[in-house]
Amino acid sequence: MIKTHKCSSSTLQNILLRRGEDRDVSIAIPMEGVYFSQVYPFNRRFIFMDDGKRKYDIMASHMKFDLGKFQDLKNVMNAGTKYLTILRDPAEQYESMYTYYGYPGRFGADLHTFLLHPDLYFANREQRQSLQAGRNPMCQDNGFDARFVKPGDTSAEMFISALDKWHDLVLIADHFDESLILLKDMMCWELDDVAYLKQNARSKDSVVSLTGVEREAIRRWNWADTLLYEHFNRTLWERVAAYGNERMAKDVAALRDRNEELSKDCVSRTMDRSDPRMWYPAGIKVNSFQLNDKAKNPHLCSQLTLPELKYLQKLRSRRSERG
Ligand SMILES: Nc1ncnc2c1ncn2[C@@H]1O[C@H](COP(=O)(O)OS(=O)(=O)O)[C@@H](OP(=O)(O)O)[C@H]1O
Repeated sequence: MIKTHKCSSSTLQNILLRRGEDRDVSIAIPMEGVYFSQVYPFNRRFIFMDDGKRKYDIMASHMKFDLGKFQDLKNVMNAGTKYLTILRDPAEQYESMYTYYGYPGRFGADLHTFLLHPDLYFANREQRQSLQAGRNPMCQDNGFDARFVKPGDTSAEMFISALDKWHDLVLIADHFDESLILLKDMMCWELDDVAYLKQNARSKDSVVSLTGVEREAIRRWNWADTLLYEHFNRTLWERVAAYGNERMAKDVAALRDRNEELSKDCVSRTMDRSDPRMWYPAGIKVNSFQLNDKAKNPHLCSQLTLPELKYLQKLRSRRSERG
């Protein structure tokens, strides 16, 4: 999975890591933290305890990805691997990026002010080496740096069609449940494999609320992300239609019921700060879950309530023990 920032990718990652852990297949995990590398393009030397030959079944952590080098990534994965990514409405995604990653400090403007003259703030402050892109971040996560590409440039469409070819499924966070049912169907999984608790959600008072005009301004500013999102939102709904609308509605309802049941069973408390298992950006509250010790589904519940940092640490320990 190409892990896109602020697109519900941690929730999707939790689903994939769980599956990998339970089936005891090989999972490529970063050496430390949550990134293979934020600075250098993906290379297998960033994989924890890699021996240079091993093939992996699951990879689901952030990386600096270059679409032109997709083949390098494929070379470390086992044959038959399915390739995924996830996108989100650029208005929601960009607000989340801007707030979570401290862009007010980076651009010297809060989001409302920035949106009045984004090109001005961007031109003054954006640096070549920035870790998360200040423009078209979902394109960058998927291997196309469109920060300095002129709006309307045809390279964006070429990128989108290349991505369409490489990926087996592009999920949409705004239609996460429908996306997960398609994933379950593609992978021949059971309902519990795609059940989830929403990971990494900010609490409401850490979200900047935007007007319709501001949301449109975000879409214009992130023009390539908007093209990308619109393309894959359309293909998602084409796949839903092929799956069958009634069948999809029934399966989504079953998934939502199961999620609710698991949430009641698994969670004793939701926290939005001071959870030692979490990393919080300055001043931002992010939800996490305390495990109910008496849960009826203790194994699944412990996985569902494990934040990303801890889950990766757990997998590293397991890998170290095995040598
Ligand atoms: N199921 C589901 N449906 C819709 N949206 C969801 C879901 N799960 C997580 N989220 C939202 O995704 C945001 C976190 O994204 P990521 O996990 O990709 O963030 S990160 O880049 O890994 O830090 C974060 O967005 P914000 O709350 O707006 O910041 C989450 O609320």
